Amino acid sequence: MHTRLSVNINKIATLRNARGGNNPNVLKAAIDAQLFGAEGITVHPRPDERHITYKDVREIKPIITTEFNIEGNPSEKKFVDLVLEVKPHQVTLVPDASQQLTSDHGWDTIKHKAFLIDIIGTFKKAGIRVSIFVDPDVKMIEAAANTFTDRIELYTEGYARLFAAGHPLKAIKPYIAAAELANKLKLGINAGHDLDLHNLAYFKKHIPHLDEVSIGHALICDALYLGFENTIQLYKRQLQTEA
Ligand SMILES: CC(=O)[C@@H](O)[C@H](O)COP(=O)(O)O
Ligand SMILES: NCC(=O)COP(=O)(O)O
Repeated sequence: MHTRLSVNINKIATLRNARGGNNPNVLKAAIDAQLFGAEGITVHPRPDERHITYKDVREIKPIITTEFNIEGNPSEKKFVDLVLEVKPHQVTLVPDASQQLTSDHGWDTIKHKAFLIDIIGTFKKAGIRVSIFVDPDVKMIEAAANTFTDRIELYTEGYARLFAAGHPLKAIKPYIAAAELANKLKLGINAGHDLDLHNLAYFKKHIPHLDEVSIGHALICDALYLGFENTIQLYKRQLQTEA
């Protein structure tokens, strides 16, 4: 099964914001990433706009030739309004608190079932595919199916940490079970967070029915040494291994 690579360009915006100018140009990066082989562009406009701004999101939409995935916490009305205005191909709902350094947990799909059903219905009515960020916990995935989400996104920091510590089997096990259950429940399967050139091929080889990975931090760091086009091609090559 083909797995799409969606390039998260948050960190291009981090570098641009460091000087308050327009270098590197985030729009150019989105255009070029797609020319270099990215099959999607992911952005995560956080409430403090520490990297991707709401203005960036509006400017990126018209140059999308692949798929546009906007991540964020739908508890923020401003975020919901932006997504309904921009109408990306996909919105990925992430339960981050505003001051969090980065995303570090998935939804409690049992506790927040009613909220998720409501907000997912709003986005789906607008014709936007919905993915929700979840830990590889079968109880959370079972409950995710009851929210009518189109997809789940498996939060892969736990996998990346154990893989880096030299325990690939222990790292991948919960994700295989999660993916098999999600597929049985007719949920699409995305994955992301801390995936990189070392751990991606093993993940792709063992995870069935993987629709998309969204990768940002490690990919942009690699691009500083290996070049943006070459790096995107290297990441896509890791996804050519079959589960
Ligand atoms: C949801 C997720 O795991 C990442 O896409 C997240 O958007 C990364 O956010 P930062 O780039 O702000 O660390
Ligand atoms: N949803 C994951 C994502 O978009 C990028 O996460 P990371 O590669 O920056 O950790």
